[in-house]
Amino acid sequence: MSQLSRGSSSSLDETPSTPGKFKPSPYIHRLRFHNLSKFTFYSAFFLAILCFFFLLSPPSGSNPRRSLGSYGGSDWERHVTRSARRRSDSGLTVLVTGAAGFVGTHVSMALKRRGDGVLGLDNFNLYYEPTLKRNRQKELQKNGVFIVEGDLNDKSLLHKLFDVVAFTHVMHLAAQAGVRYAMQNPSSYIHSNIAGLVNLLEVCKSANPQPSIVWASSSSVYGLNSKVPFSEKDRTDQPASLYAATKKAGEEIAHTYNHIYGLSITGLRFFTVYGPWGRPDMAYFFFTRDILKGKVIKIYETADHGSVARDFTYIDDVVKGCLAALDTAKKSTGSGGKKKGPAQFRIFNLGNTAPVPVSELVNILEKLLKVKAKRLVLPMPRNGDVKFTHANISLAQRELGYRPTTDLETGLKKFVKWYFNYYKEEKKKISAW
Ligand SMILES: O=C(O)[C@H]1O[C@H](OP(=O)(O)OP(=O)(O)OC[C@H]2O[C@@H](n3ccc(=O)[nH]c3=O)[C@H](O)[C@@H]2O)[C@H](O)[C@@H](O)[C@H]1O
Repeated sequence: MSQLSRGSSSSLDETPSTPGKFKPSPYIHRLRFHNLSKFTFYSAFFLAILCFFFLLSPPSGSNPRRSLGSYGGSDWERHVTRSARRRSDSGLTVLVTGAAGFVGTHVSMALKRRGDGVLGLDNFNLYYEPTLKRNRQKELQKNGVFIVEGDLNDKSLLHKLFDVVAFTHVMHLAAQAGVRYAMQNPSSYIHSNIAGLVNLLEVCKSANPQPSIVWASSSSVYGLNSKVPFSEKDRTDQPASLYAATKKAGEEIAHTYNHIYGLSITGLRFFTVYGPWGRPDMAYFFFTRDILKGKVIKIYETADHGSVARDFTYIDDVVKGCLAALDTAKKSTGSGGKKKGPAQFRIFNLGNTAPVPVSELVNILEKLLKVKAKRLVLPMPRNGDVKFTHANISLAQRELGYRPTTDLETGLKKFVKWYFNYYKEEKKKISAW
């Protein structure tokens, strides 16, 4: 029992008469006056401590880490312009959305390495391990790439970025990924993949000069198609997940902005991209973790006990495809929100052209990890998955010079090496705390 109720005339007196209201007892009034001077003293003391720490802290703009969550101010602009500065006039100036994501990090790094100006944008959402995104950000920061923390739907932020930097290109990789998660959180797909895309295109269309846009679509747009390999000319009107539907919608939205405003737009259909710094929500990643922990992994099969297969594509191959798409993108033709002439519109498959059954992926992981997997074979749930993917890449080969060179075993070997290093370092950090 508390001091207060012990001294009160009746416990009922303390019961609020209406929710949210508290009826004070006479004892409380006495207490208030008795403690008033004490209260004043402690408040003043507390305020003095706050002022002391406030005066000691450096101005917010002087520390780049502090300014990541907000924008504006001369220091913030300095970080933005420095990051977006290209080494030579022939280089590109690229805004990379989703820069703390898997593909975004690799593409940003590759662009920076060859001398292009790169500015990242990422909302650091909590879809998977935020530490992984922060560590990718640190890697980029070490290499001179600054990531502005913000959402695609923040129009004033996007306008501000275009005011500060004359981007020649936008590499739009920010998205709500994952085919199965769409059943749990459908609105996140609409927020990022539809509303966010439209917002970005709105800002790009009115930028002067308009940038050329390259963006991530997905192999999932082929949905329930059974004709393989998937060609860009094939129908894409049978999506099996909301994720796929939003990517398909994105392709149509992109076409509209190309048609009306003269934006040069290239869509890249990625096929199950994997590799170091990858996404923990993807099967190859969490299979690795679960096999090492001795946990059961679920392997899906088709209703007739056939294997489910994916055209797994290694990150370095995809990065080459992204850079080639940026390099071959023609200029947008509009200005001031008005189209001046027809603009380039392209869609390419970026796959590996060598589908591998998921059971084989597990065989390779067992070999590399030297641990036997505990397999549970289950019928593929109807939650967005498709039975197989297989890219026809002849168009990308012809137009982009795209030639994937990494087979699944070679790519997984690099992933596993990274995985062990990365989590060894993370463990060290945790135990040092
Ligand atoms: O190409 C794309 O556009 C998409 O690729 C990726 O989707 P998917 O190809 O479905 O990859 P991923 O989830 O790793 O499942 C791989 C395989 O493991 C099977 N799988 C999966 C989980 C499980 O528990 N068991 C299982 O057998 C499963 O049936 C599947 O056959 C991206 O996540 C997506 O964001 C998008 O980019």
